[in-house]
Amino acid sequence: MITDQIVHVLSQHWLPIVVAALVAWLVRNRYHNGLNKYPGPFLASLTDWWRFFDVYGRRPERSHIALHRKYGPVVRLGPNTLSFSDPDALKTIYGLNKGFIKSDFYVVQQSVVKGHSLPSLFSTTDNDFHMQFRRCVNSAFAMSALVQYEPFVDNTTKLFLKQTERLYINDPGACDFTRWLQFYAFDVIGEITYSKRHGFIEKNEDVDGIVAYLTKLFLYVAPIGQIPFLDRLFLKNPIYLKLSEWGLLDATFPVAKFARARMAERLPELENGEPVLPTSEKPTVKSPDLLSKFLAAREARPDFMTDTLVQTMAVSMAFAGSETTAISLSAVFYFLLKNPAALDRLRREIDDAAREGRFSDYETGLVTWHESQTLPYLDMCVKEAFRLHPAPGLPMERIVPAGGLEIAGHRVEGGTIVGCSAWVLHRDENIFGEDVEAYRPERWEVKGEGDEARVKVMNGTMLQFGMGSRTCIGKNISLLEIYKLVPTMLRRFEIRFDDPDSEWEIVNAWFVKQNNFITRFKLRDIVMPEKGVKA
Ligand code: HEM
Repeated sequence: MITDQIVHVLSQHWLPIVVAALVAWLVRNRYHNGLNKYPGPFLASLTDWWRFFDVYGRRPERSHIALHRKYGPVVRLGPNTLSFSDPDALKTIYGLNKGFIKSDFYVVQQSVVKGHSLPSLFSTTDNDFHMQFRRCVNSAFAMSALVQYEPFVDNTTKLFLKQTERLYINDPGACDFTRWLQFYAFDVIGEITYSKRHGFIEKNEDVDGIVAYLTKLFLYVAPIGQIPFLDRLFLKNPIYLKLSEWGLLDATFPVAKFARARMAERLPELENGEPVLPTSEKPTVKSPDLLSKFLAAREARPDFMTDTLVQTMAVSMAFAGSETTAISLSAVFYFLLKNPAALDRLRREIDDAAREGRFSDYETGLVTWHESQTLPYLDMCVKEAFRLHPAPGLPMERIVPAGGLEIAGHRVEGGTIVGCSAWVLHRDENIFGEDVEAYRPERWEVKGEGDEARVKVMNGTMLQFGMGSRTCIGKNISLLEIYKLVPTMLRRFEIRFDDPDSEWEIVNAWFVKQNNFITRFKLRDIVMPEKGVKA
């Protein structure tokens, strides 16, 4: 009887009931967790669709910068989301042992294997799992391990130089430089991880559509990650998951296929019980690439480090390490070309070093990591590019632990999503000076009194690699690539814009990619040492 009456009332008055429920939901959102005290766009306080569409517009970093300039250090970006621009917030949100976990934005970035989401080191939201995982693989990324990877980078770099000459000098045409650098970054990571390149540079093509796949994936992840529930309707919907579980659907990421093939080549040796550590008596790999180190971790911790985790780790290298490195390399070259005074000064520094005989290679122009570390202006140019164009383009979201906490002087309830954006922090005039929009490497120069302390504060505010326990594990590898490739290219080539008046186009799909950065190359005579080359 009562049911009949309810159905009757609902069918008669469904419209006002829906409107009332909607209004109640919006009011609840607006006052959720007491966040109504924080300023921000009114619509953002009512629904996450505001930030969905902001990110869908592909330039959310611009709105985040503008919002913080308008509203101050805390901006409400959603009913349950706050963005902080106060550097003091960094220590709390990303600090070690503070209990913050990554938000569901990262769950959207998990791939699906056999019907289940597969958390990676990058995308896991479980701090205990993360801690164990990171401990297993950490040593593979230590600064001391860099020396072992340098020959891999050298191999790919020499090929890159040769192909740049073949494709863009012998057969002069314009080069889509961001794409070309992306090919480079993919092949370096392939070589460091598996001792085998994917073949992007050789073929000058997007092998297996890997770049196109990643681009599409990030274009999906960025907006959907603002309302992670939507992922359950699209890529992780129950039908799709079941089909994947039953093996009727194989949506394996092309990089994962490559990883599986490389693991299959190594695993038979493992099954014979031979150790994989390069230091072991019978090494099964010639030089210690990342895969050999992950497999060694599997030997050391078989209870935790399963084959699946080894593969996940190998795949993450391409997923997290290629686009980000290519973006950063593009930024360094782009800003140098746009700022001829900086380019001249850097070139002088490199040519002087060459004249003084400080490089070991006068044939190909290759610069070693060690040599690159003696070029202070190069360091300033790279840092300034990281500042002005950091690869991560959205706030790195974390969930406040239960019980709540004070963040930069503001009490925030547990469960609230909080984050800082590198694009906002890197444009803090109190820290970087009034001309934050200018590319001025000299701001990193330590010349007079007080400079050291000022630069230290600037360094402490840089967020391009994230911060704290979830900071980028591949930072040293990417620095190895960047600090070697930039001076090497400048020794070998004159690089100029195809059209000096054109600007690049920016697409912020979580990582902030550049399009329309078209260059031309001219071969340069390598500057020789004044005292001649040592035999
Ligand atoms: C310039 C190049 C790079 C940039 C700008 C960059 C940026 C970042 C950022 C911002 C994070 C933290 C994300 C967050 O907290 O939300 C991160 C994490 C990570 N990065 Fe990088 N990355 C770069 C290169 C690399 C490379 C070369 C690799 C692999 C060889 C790599 C692998 C990873 C992994 C596995 C994580 C997750 C670490 C963890 O949670 O413990 N990255 N990266």
